[in-house]
Amino acid sequence: MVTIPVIDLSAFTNGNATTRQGVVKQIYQACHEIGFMYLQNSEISKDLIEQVFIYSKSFFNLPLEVKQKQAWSDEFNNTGYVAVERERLDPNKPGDLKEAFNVSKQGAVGVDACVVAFYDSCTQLANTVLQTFALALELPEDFFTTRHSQHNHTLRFLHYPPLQTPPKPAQVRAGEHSDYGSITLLFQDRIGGLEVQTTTGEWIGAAAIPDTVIVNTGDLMQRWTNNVFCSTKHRVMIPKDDRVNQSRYSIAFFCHPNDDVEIACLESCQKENSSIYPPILAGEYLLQRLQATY
Ligand SMILES: O=C(O)CCC(=O)C(=O)O
Ligand SMILES: [Fe+2]
Repeated sequence: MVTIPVIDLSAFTNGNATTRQGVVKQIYQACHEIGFMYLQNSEISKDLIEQVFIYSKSFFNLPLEVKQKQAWSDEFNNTGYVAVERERLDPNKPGDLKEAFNVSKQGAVGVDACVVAFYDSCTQLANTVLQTFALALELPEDFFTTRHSQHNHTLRFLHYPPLQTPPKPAQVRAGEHSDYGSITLLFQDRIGGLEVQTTTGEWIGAAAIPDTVIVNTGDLMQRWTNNVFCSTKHRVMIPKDDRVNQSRYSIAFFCHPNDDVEIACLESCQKENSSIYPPILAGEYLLQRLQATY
């Protein structure tokens, strides 16, 4: 059975040529086989992660009218508050039982100092991961980081409230979907419910592992790599026990290349010279996907 691997990133960041190559290989395999991994020793401070979760709880505790003053308004901005059931990650299902708050790099400054620091730490970790991706795909180490230099990333706070009433048929906390961008970093509390679909169609749990960060590849990376790296479907289910009465919090950091980067099949990913997807600009692609979600 395929499992989500746990990879020690310090063997890359502080290692020698051999251990670095070992990490690159493990990451290649994770992206190729399942599109998800847990990273240990990410160098994001534990205290900072705790602080942003506290920030998130205090934000979602605000009265709805206050949160709605910062409502998400359009896909061009893609920032602000999204109320419970407003979004359907799976368009065939009722609205998701979650609320969200999206922050961009510029927006983080107006929020809270810990959010700015966290945004920067996530950017740094994403850059390290993107370096391993480049090496795994036989590209110069800075191939992806130079194409993510504008830090077009979205930091998203998520709250899955306790269920007061029974869910609608087929309603879940987050419907099955794959992420749109290049990579996603994901931080979650201990409540659970995240599931990942393997290539055989089976759903496996992705429980929180203390002191790790989940990294998954998004659709744009799948496109760029001609399906060599997979963008895997995932979802958040409603707990079947009394955790249904508890809030679940998670934080996602969605990474996007610069808008003007052309996403065309990478040379090392051309199987018998055939590219599965036509080239598209990263900015255009993201806009299309966001327009389809709201
Ligand atoms: O809350 C989670 O654990 C996952 C959220 C997610 O997949 C997303 O927002 O794209
Ligand atoms: Fe996701």
